[in-house]
Amino acid sequence: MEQHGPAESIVIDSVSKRFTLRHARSIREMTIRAVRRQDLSESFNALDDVSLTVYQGETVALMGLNGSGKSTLLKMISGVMRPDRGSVRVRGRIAGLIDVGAGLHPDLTGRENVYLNGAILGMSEAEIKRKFDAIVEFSGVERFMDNQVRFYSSGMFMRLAFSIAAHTEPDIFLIDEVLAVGDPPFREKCLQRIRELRGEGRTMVIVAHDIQMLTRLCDRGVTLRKGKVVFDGDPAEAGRLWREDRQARQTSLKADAVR
Ligand SMILES: Nc1ncnc2c1ncn2[C@@H]1O[C@H](COP(=O)(O)OP(=O)(O)OP(=O)(O)O)[C@@H](O)[C@H]1O
Repeated sequence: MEQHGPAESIVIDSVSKRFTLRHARSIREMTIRAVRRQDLSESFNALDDVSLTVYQGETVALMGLNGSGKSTLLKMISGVMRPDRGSVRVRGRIAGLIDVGAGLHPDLTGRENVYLNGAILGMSEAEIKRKFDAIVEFSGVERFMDNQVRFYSSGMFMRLAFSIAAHTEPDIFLIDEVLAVGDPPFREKCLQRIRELRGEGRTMVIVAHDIQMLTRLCDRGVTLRKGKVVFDGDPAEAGRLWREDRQARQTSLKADAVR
């Protein structure tokens, strides 16, 4: 008899992404590099043949050192960036908190952003109206709803962005480092909301540098190293590998410093 396991929520198949780094920014620098016969730019794989299937209801932590490709992978899943090679398929509504702006427009007020961002994330006007009070209350920035968000502190900004995204009832919720911003009580509230979404069977992919928190929150850990998946499984083990990489990087930085 055919077995039906959990449905596939995100299927990343052999994805690669190359970026070009320019070494010289001014004409003077370019001339010096040209005279020294140094390359003006260099390209590298931010993601190198990454394959990953996330099933509905899983909470996956992406771990890895700075520059290992975590954010690039989230951007591929959200569709804001396309792979050079390979494919990404997702099923359902996605809400992502993955860019510095987190989808909020600085010139608009908090209130206007709830409507605009809510609509961008797929909510109907009626749905936004219905959830408006809950979004504002959760964010804790009630008093500033009629101020332009350019005047918000980074914590207030992320509170509102998180609150809008977390109320869209997404099938897939992508979170990049937002939990690092904001005060501890709000952070706890976010974690509680993530647990609720998890309990509702939503799929989540989370990037954070707080490995302890990730280990508690997630049921699967994926470690990236220079754009490659080097581990996929128990979040505690994924975290251990990340610590190992961090230790190695610190040791090599210290060695460079004494040279
Ligand atoms: N648009 C871009 N153009 C050129 N290089 C980029 C671009 N976006 C990312 N990179 C580079 O690609 C590599 C992977 O970046 P990415 O942001 O995915 O890493 P990360 O693991 O999320 O790092 P962090 O923990 O610092 O956020 C880095 O070397 C980064 O500098």
